Amino acid sequence: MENFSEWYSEILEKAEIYDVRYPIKGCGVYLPYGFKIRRYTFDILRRLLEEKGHEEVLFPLLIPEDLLAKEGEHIKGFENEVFWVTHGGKKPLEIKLALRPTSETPIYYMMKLWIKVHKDLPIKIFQIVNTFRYETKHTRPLIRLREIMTFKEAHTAHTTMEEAENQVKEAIEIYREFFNELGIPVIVSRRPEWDKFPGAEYTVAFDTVFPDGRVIQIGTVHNLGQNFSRTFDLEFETLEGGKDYVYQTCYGISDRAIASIIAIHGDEKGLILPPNVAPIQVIIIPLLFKGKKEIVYDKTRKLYSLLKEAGVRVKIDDRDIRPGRKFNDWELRGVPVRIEVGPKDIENKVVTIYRRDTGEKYHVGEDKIMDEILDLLEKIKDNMRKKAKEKIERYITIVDYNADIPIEEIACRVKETLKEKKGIVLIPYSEKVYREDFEEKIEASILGITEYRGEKYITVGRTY
Ligand SMILES: Nc1ncnc2c1ncn2[C@@H]1O[C@H](COS(=O)(=O)NC(=O)[C@@H](N)CS)[C@@H](O)[C@H]1O
Repeated sequence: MENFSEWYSEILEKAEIYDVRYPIKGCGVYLPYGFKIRRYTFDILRRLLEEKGHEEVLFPLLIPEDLLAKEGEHIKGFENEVFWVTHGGKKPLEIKLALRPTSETPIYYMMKLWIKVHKDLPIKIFQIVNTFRYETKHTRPLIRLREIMTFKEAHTAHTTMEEAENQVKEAIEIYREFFNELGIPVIVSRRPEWDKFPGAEYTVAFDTVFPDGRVIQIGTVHNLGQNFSRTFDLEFETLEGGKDYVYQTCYGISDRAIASIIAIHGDEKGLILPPNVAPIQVIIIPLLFKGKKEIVYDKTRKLYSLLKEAGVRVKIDDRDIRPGRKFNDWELRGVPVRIEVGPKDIENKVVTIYRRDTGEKYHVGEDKIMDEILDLLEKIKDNMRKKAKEKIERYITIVDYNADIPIEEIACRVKETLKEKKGIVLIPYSEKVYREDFEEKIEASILGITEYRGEKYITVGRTY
């Protein structure tokens, strides 16, 4: 994993997930296999959001300049990242139009038309769209894009701050469940004041650590308070007949969820996909020997129909190439389970199973194959989550200190630890450490404040 970024780029290409050769920097193409992984992944997120009463909507891509600039903090945070449309055909536009970097402003403009009285609330909507940010730090496929092609943004509006606070908690639970489904371990920190979302009261962020020890933010939940509703005049008539501005939240996840599945679960052979997002869950490889082809094909087709009927995403690889080539191909693509069907096994009434996550290969009685496969898909998901959690634990280091040593000394110790251990360093919370200028001392970012094993810590790390 010392050359993680090479490994990562190679996988995207060899497993035919994503093609970076698009002629615009920070833009790429989801290939069919990658597109299916993306679809299964975000269908899980859709389900979790809808189970908690969120409705999916779809907003236009273009935002008029004056609308984007309406909320001061927000435009200040995004003005260097916005792509602009200035012409319609050959004609210059009177008002230039922004490609949405995120959709607070168009959505809250429309909420003004939708919100009148108490019963119009709460609003809980989300969309999964492409957004655009003119990233100046160097771009990376699925990690730092200029066209963020899978940007799930949720926006909610409530009658009270307390309800908005509860919504933040619900969003955090949904995100925990989502990353749990993907087997991706996360550290949840409240971001420092100086690094919160432009226009938010506060930001809670989900970080994970890639095999190279770099920290990556893979989800964020923002409590917007009334900052946008005052600017957008989102007033409603309260139950008591008075007036108040709504209390809002928003929360986002992007293609980085796909990057995390690849980075965190992969190994030197290639992808390892959690079964619930694997386009192919079981690949069946017929082992063909002279004179025995028919009985092998017959058994293969029977197994295929059995699994298909049980709702398993199964495929037969009957290409005319050596089995070893086939094994490598599907291991590279991270197919969770392989079944080998050969004449000897058929005679002995067994089937050979290979599981991609542990590399184990074993026989199971052909009458038990269905239960075994369904049980195995669950076991693989749990095992992958456990293995990923163990991996990230190795990237979490606590640096303790007694309160009277000078800040320089603490910074130096944290810097050394980060250089040596990489990942995330936890420092017991103290006011004198929790300052923006501590970041340049340790040459890393303060990710925020987190609770770890019941204690309050400052989290720091080198981020993507
Ligand atoms: N250039 C980028 N490429 C890929 N993902 C990105 C990029 N910029 C941000 N993200 C991801 O998108 C998530 C949401 O972005 S954000 O700015 O933090 N929050 C918002 O835009 C809010 N409107 C909530 S949707 C981030 O947590 C990060 O995981």
